[in-house]
Amino acid sequence: MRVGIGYDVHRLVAGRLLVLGGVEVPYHLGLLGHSDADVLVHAVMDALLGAAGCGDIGKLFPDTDQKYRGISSLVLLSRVAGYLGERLWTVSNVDAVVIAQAPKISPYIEQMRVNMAREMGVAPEQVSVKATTTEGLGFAGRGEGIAAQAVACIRRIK
Ligand SMILES: Nc1ccn([C@@H]2O[C@H](COP(=O)(O)O)[C@@H](O)[C@H]2O)c(=O)n1
Ligand SMILES: C[C@@]1(CO)OP(=O)(O)OP(=O)(O)OC[C@H]1O
Repeated sequence: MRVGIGYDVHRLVAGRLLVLGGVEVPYHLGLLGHSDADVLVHAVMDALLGAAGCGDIGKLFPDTDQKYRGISSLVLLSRVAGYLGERLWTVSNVDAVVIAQAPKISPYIEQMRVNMAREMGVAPEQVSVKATTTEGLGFAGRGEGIAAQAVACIRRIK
């Protein structure tokens, strides 16, 4: 059994979709990035890669590579799960928190769990997503960006 941690931040800007856990969350701003900037899926992928001792998403999917421009991060999550599978790791569970002053994401959390579990080949019960504000403090509190943090536990495929 191994554990890993992931953390990511993306800036909120006009003219972009807000995609979190593969769900398009209605909001007047979206996250800026080379991919769809799904900060939650990015934190989950970094936790998985960290657990396996395989670096991070910037190493696997460089943001200088045009083939990742605008790509769905769920597609990248499926590739990370495959990458771990080739190394005989499977996911035991993932726990994540989205740090955002707005919008309210609790109505979308179940779909985020389903989406990420599907790409990792596990049950939604093995994927936990939570949300918190920062009570108005810091960059997240000012609505300048959204952060996400995740831990992942992986185990050997028998
Ligand atoms: N973007 C967010 C932030 C929080 N929530 C939910 O609201 C609850 C209260 O948040 P606090 O920061 O005041 O503790 C929290 O339990 C979240 O479920 C949310 O849906 N979206
Ligand atoms: C996902 C990648 C690749 O498209 O791009 P971004 O969406 O910019 O995300 P980031 O968390 O900055 O780093 C990983 C990148 O390599």
